[in-house]
Amino acid sequence: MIEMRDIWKTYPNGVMAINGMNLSVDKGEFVYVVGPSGAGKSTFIKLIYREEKPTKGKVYVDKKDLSSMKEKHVPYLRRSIGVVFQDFKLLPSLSVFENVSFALEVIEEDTAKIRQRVMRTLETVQLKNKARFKPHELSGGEQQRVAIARAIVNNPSVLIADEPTGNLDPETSWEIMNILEEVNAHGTTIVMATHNREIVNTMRKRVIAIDGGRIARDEIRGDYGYES
Ligand SMILES: Nc1ncnc2c1ncn2[C@@H]1O[C@H](COP(=O)(O)OP(=O)(O)OP(=O)(O)O)[C@@H](O)[C@H]1O
Repeated sequence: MIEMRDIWKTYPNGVMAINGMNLSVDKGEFVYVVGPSGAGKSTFIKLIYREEKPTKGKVYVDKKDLSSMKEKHVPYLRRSIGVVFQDFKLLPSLSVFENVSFALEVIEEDTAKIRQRVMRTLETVQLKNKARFKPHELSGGEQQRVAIARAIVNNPSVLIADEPTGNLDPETSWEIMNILEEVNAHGTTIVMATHNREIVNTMRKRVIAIDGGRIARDEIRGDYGYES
C-alpha cells in the first residue's frame, strides 16, 4: 500500500530531514509514527501525500509512483489519500455539510446522491445533526470530526493524520481515536504521527519511531518508548 525505497529529503535550506528510509505498510494496517520534536515525522507524512518530494528515492502509494508523478496528477492522488491535521484546516465560511461536500469527487452524481453520501459520512462521525453549523459554532473535537468526514468522503485507501489529537483534551482525543479505529476497521490504511503516549501505549498497534530522519524502531505491537 505504502512503500518507501531509500528515501532522502534535504530541504532547500540544507536541513537533512530524512536520511535513508526504507519502509512498507500493508493494506489495512494502522501505524503510529512517533519520535522527538524535529525527528522528521511531519516530513515523512508529507512525503506520503506528495506535499513534499524526496530529494532521492521512491515513494509508492497504492502502486502509484509519487516521486515521478506529474503536478497535474496530484489532485487525483489527493482523492485517494485523506489527510487530517492538528489544526483541522476547515473553511470557516462554509457549513459542516459544505466543508465535506466541497471535497467530494463528483462524477456525474446528482444532488440527491451527493447529499446522501455527505450525510452518511457525517453520520459516521456523529455530526449529522450539525450539518448546517459553521466551524466556529463547533467544539474542537467536533471540528476534527468534520475534518475526518472530509478526509474519508471519497473512500480513500489511505488516511494520513499528523497529530490529529494535538489540540484536543484527553477525552475528546479518545473520541477521535474511536472514529479512526472504525475507519480502519472498514479497510482504510491509517498512518498517524503523534506525541500522545497514552494513546499509543493503550492501542498497541504498529509503531514506527523516527529519530534524526531515520527509522529507529519498527514494532508490530509497539509502545511509545522514549521519554519526552
Ligand atoms: N519546509 C521546511 N524547510 C526547511 N526545513 C524544514 C522544513 N520543514 C521541516 N524542516 C526541518 O526538518 C526537520 C524535521 O522536521 P519535521 O517537521 O519533519 O519534524 P517533526 O518530527 O514532525 O517535529 P514535531 O514533532 O516538532 O512536529 C527539522 O529540523 C525542521 O526544522
